[in-house]
Amino acid sequence: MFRKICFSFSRSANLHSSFFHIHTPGSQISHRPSSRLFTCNRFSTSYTKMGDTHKPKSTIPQLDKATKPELLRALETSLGSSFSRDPICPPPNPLVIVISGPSGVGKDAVIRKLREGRENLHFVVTATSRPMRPGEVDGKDYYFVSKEEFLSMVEKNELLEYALVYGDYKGIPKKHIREYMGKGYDIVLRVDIQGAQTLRKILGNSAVFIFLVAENELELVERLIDRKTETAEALLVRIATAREEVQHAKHFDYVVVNGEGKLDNAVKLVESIIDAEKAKEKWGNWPEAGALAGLFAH
Ligand SMILES: Nc1ncnc2c1ncn2[C@@H]1O[C@H](COP(=O)(O)OP(=O)(O)OP(=O)(O)O)[C@@H](O)[C@H]1O
Repeated sequence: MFRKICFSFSRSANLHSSFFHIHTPGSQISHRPSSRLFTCNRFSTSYTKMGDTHKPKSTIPQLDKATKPELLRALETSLGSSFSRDPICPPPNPLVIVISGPSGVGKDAVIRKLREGRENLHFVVTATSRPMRPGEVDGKDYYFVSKEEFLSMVEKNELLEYALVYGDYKGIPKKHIREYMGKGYDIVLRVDIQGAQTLRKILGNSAVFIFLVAENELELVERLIDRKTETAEALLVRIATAREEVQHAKHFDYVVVNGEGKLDNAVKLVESIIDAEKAKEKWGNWPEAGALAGLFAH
């Protein structure tokens, strides 16, 4: 009965509930959509009552003359209802975080550190047709596939987005995203600038877009040289491209500087962004969340 009333108030709450498959057996009114409305109703009811009557229904003892339980009981009696332990705010919505930036800026390095230090994050493993670099693990850093295998994934509509980056394909498999969001995990996507542009078109403001930059150009170039993964020609292309790519920073929600030797600072900043975004009121955005579900479905 209670859930019915709540959902008739908000179509978006319905979307959310079906998207994340939240089952709320009768007694568990502490689940998200209903508890939020429940809390609001409770507060407004209490205020109305207080405003209407202006006088308590029972005498409240002086604070120094009664124990805490006695005071609580007296206050409850006076207000006409007991104090609830239901959460006032529902747990935050799962967040989609897109991390992008020029080649060599440290996207993988930041994500590796985030992975070590933060729970409830699901890192979507990108599929790529590029060769494995030393130290990389198939299925953990990337899914390393042949060009033919990659194109077959495209054909089967298994990728959320894909692009040809420096002669190799890179794409985001949809597999697992919806499943992990349903479990309440935040989702981290790692994409190049082209990929971020495509994702912005697909996800709009439903995701948080973070642009990583080095402190200066020389730093970025040195990092690429030190990584020793590119030929001289490939290095030139990446650096020339990076010069253009930094112009796109303004289209992102946040810019994080990954300064030389300051990887931990950059990771902390990314974590703060995630925390702040999760604390934002998302109640009005549920239709977008519902729309997201379709995008991650096969
Ligand atoms: N803050 C930092 N200080 C010094 N070196 C760093 C820092 N962040 C990353 N690096 C190093 O810079 C190199 C490039 O980093 P990484 O491979 O993570 O970049 P990327 O953005 O993922 O590049 P690509 O898009 O080409 O895959 C790596 O050798 C990494 O260890």
